[in-house]
Amino acid sequence: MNGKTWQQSYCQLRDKIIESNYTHLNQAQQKAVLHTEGPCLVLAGAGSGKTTMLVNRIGHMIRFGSIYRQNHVPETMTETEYKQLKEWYDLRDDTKTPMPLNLSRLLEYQSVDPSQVLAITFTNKAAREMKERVEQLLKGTCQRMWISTFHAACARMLRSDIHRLGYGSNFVIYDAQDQQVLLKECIKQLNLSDKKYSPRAVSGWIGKMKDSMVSVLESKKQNEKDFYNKQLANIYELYEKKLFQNNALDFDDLILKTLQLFRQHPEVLRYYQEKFRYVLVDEFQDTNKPQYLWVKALAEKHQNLCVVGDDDQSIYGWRGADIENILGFEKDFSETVTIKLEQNYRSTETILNAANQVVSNNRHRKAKKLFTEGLEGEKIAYCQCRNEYAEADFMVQSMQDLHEKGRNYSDFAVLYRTHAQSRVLEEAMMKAGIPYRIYGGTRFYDRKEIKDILAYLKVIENPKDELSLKRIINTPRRGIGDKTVETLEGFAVDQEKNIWEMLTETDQWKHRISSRAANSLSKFVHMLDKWIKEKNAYQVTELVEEVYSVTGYLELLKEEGSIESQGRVENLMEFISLTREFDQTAEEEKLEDFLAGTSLEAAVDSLGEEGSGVLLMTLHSAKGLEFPVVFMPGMEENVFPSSMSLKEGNEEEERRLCYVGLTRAKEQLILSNAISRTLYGFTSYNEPSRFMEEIPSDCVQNAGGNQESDHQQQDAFRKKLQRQRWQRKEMKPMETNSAPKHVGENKTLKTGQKVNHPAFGSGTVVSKVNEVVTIAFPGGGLKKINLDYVKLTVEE
Ligand SMILES: Nc1ncnc2c1ncn2[C@@H]1O[C@H](COP(=O)(O)OP(=O)(O)OP(=O)(O)O)[C@@H](O)[C@H]1O
Ligand SMILES: [Mg+2]
Repeated sequence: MNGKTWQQSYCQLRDKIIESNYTHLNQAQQKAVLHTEGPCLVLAGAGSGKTTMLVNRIGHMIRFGSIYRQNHVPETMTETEYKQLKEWYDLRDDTKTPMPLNLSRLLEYQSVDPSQVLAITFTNKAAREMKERVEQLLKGTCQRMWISTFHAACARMLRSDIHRLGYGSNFVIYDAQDQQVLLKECIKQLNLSDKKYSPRAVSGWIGKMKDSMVSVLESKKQNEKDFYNKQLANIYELYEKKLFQNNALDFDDLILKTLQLFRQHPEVLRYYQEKFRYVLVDEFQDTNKPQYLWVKALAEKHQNLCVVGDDDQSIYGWRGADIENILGFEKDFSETVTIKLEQNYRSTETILNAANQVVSNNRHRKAKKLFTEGLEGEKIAYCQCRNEYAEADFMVQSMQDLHEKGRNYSDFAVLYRTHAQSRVLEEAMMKAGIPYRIYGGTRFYDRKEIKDILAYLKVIENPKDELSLKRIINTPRRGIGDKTVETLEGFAVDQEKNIWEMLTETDQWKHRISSRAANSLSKFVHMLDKWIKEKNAYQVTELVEEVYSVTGYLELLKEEGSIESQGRVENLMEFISLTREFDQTAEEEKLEDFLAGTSLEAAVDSLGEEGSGVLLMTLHSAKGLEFPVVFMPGMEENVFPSSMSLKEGNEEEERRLCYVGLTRAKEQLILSNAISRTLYGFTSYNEPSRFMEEIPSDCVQNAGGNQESDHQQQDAFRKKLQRQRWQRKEMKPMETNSAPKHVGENKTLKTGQKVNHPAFGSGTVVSKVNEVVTIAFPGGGLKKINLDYVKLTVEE
């Protein structure tokens, strides 16, 4: 014996065991993982393992508890237990042998329960990914842990306590489109012109007010003198009033109302402060003022707040995100330990060099070192194209070349400045049969029929929701015209009642509107009233099916028989698969939970996450993600940087966005610009982007070479397509030589296979998830088809 007590040996052994769990992390990351008690700020560049660190840190707390006291021996620990630990350590095969739970408890200072952890990420996708990674690490589920976006966490808090603010706990969440509709109403009601006060601009203005937490009263005071702004403040006031009347919140409200709840009902705040002993925030650079105050309030008691971010990746300044939050953090939390991560593990040296060079042109930034031990890698490919069609062809060609060399299409991501850029590329990819998905594109939930059915459900859940009520009152048509609705609204306003309340008191209106309308209305009210009263007796799927049939919505669409209506029928069927999944997996099959989920799935599109293929998305939504090969088209002035940002003097934010884009790539970057481009119906000629010029020339290789691709080619393609369509019309599937196979019978479709749809004609399968296949139809776009409902034939 060398005179050491077992306690000392225990401490050393414990350090060794802990370290052996984190050999895959560098020293700085380990430090951040182990520093579980007290505020911690991790500031580091792109791809330096911030998110990786956060995931490990959560896993660490759950597995080993908080072991922040370096030389601490748990009070109840005995020598026998130490010996057990030592024995396990000496006998294990390698560092990866998992430690039995009873032993891991011997390492901790205080055990941490999953329900004590709150981890905030920026997008739903990031939250899902983080959850998956933590579950992988812990080899189990972490259901009681809150890993979510700011909005989802706030919505959850409000569901249980918003009644204290006078709202019903079944409040609905209005998305951007609902917001526009409501604003239009406000503008009309105030007799203002919606040309002068466009709902879009007004919503931007109100958003800014809310981001900087200016209340209606304050905004009225601030804008007293300016006529235009004074009206804006009036719209803001009416808008807020209407939201309240509809028992609805917009996205910004989710945070603001939670803050209000904390302020007015400190016991609620105290509850969450107690509950969440550990708070973690990813992408901290993008939090705005209300979000920061929310985090700060929650972490105030325990001070165990760990935030990670990169000031060079702050890209939400336009939504009020404030880099000052990073600087203020050290002031607000005086015990903060600041940790820097300086090694990039994601990208090749060439890519990192280019990105570092570009962002170094920004004046307002904290200087940072970022190095890689990775390979130099391939040069960045760059092509200057004649127009957007040539650019799309260049990209398709590059994808095919790389695919031939062994890359999967799912290795590629195309990151563009705005969604509008995707259309031409989509066409070219469809033509070439390259599978793709759009993230956050035309969203499933934005489609008319889905909005309609959701509106029915929203009204059933919360009849006060006038926006939804008005949406469905005459959908499908039942003879209740706009006039009647306006009259009813008038009655409701006069009597300070909600429209639904008004409607249920039949005597109030029966003799004051035409008897035909009154008749229809009575039926409508009767139908809804039944669902409202009995909603808890239904599963969501049953309810939806009943709404489809009782309202006649589905039947009418089927009868319409147009291609468009068939697409709508398919979407409604797809909606049923969504409700089924909910009914099968939800803890309780409550309609309000289903609705909350759908409102928050803001950025998920119809094609789902599982599909394979090239991923198309905006630069903004690519935050935090990584891909082997990244395409960035539209590297030209007025597109990127966007003309709007230049006008508003936001060049530096655009440059950060460029930095975000470049650093998404692990191995290869392919950039391009178009000399002329038609966007939003206007053709313009633009110089290559200034960011292009900021990339050192020795990192770049010219990949030009498809300059011949021009309008002639495009015309030829269009003509070909037209011919194909004509042929399709004339030729019935039965006339092909081989007997057609019905897919419904074998369901063995593969991606790339050619199939024939009874209405849409021939197309190519681009993805398949269970019974649902996504098919690209030339000229007809992407369609999701449920094999249970539609018979496809395979083209040989
Ligand atoms: N210590 C490490 N050793 C090797 N690879 C690592 C290490 N830490 C992280 N990585 C890998 O580096 C890549 C980038 O990590 P991560 O996404 O955590 O970085 P980040 O700092 O969050 O990036 P961003 O700023 O883009 O959000 C991932 O592929 C991750 O697996
Ligand atoms: Mg990250």
